[in-house]
Amino acid sequence: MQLWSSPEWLTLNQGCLLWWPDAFAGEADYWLAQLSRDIPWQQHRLTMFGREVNEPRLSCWMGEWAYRYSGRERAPVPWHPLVKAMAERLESICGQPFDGVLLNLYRNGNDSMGWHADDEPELGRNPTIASVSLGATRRFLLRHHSGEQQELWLEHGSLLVMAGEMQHHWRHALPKMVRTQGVRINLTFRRSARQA
Ligand SMILES: O=C(O)CCC(=O)C(=O)O
Ligand SMILES: [Fe+2]
Repeated sequence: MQLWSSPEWLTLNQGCLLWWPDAFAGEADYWLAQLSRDIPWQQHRLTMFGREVNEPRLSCWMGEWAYRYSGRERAPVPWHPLVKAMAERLESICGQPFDGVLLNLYRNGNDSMGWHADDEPELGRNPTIASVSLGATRRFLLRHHSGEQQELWLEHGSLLVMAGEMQHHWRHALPKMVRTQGVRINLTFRRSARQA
């Protein structure tokens, strides 16, 4: 049995992923407790079939620039020192700095994220997006435009980095898992191409 893993590159058709299931196993409990307590979680609205509804999760945009996605602009909240320290750890793993992070709080298995690509112009052409998961394990789906699908289970303390041309050819989603009781926090660290 393998007790401790190291990062592994997964090469996909037109994209690549760095997958490290227990990257932050030692810190994950502390991070989950601190972030659950300290982050100013917000309920945002989205437009679906012409109607305004609550997003099925809470979120918070943090960092150094305003982010325009899903047709809305989000002003950032200032860095939380713990999240800033996480960004620095990720910089040493990924070899590039991160100056913004979207935090999502999935309160239970009814919370989710629909199919999308992280392809906003602010992120530049082939963005590297580093995703840290804390709390309940959830299923993460990737779908290539040819229809090919991949699945990963994002565990407490895991790191998934999406890199290369992925965001042009693949979309991803976090489907509902109604039997999941626990809370999950996910942080996707990003870099603004405009300020680079
Ligand atoms: O919660 C996740 O693992 C996915 C989050 C995501 O795709 C995003 O924030 O863009
Ligand atoms: Fe995403």
